[in-house]
Amino acid sequence: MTRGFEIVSSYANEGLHLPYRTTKRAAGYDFESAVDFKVPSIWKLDFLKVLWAIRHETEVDNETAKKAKKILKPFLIPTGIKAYMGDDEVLILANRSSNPLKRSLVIPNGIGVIDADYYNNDSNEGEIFMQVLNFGLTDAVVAKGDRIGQGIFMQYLTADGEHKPQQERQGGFGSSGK
Ligand SMILES: O=c1ccn([C@H]2C[C@H](O)[C@@H](COP(=O)(O)OP(=O)(O)OP(=O)(O)O)O2)c(=O)[nH]1
Ligand SMILES: [Mg+2]
Repeated sequence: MTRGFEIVSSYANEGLHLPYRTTKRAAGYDFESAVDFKVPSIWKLDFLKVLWAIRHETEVDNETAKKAKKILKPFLIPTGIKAYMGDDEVLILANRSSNPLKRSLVIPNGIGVIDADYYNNDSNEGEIFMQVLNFGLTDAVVAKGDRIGQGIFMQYLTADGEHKPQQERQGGFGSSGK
């Protein structure tokens, strides 16, 4: 077993597809969404209230703050997929170039770095998620099975004389601390 993909156990009977390449020399394995979902447009925020608060150097009201938290927080698209690879390899999760054009979806973290030690971690089995924000004027609607991103396996290098980390990965998205 060199590198590859598996379906996360909680999705075993959901009819998911493993990531796949679509053309002969494609670098990226396309990932499908494991669920139907809708990402709200960031413009749904009441910007007049936000501007008023900024202008008057006060906080926005509770309802606006709650809405801002929901709308401006990136949506995590579940893929139901985990990836295994060599110890010196990484999976780079990139957006499809058609996503900003067709769906107004961007990855706020630029690219996703899927570490080799994320695979089968204790908290979520290594399920890969893709973070997205919708900068369009309307909600972005994605169906289960739509291709939403692409993963590229790469080798990574380490620096001379580094202090070798001893910590085991427990999860993702900030699990290693500040
Ligand atoms: O788009 C992404 C980015 C990351 N991850 C998972 C895999 C990765 O191995 C883990 C940690 O990612 P990263 O190191 O980029 O985030 P962090 O904020 O440093 O989290 P941690 O403290 O868990 O390392 O989260 C995803 O599923 N999708
Ligand atoms: Mg990290």
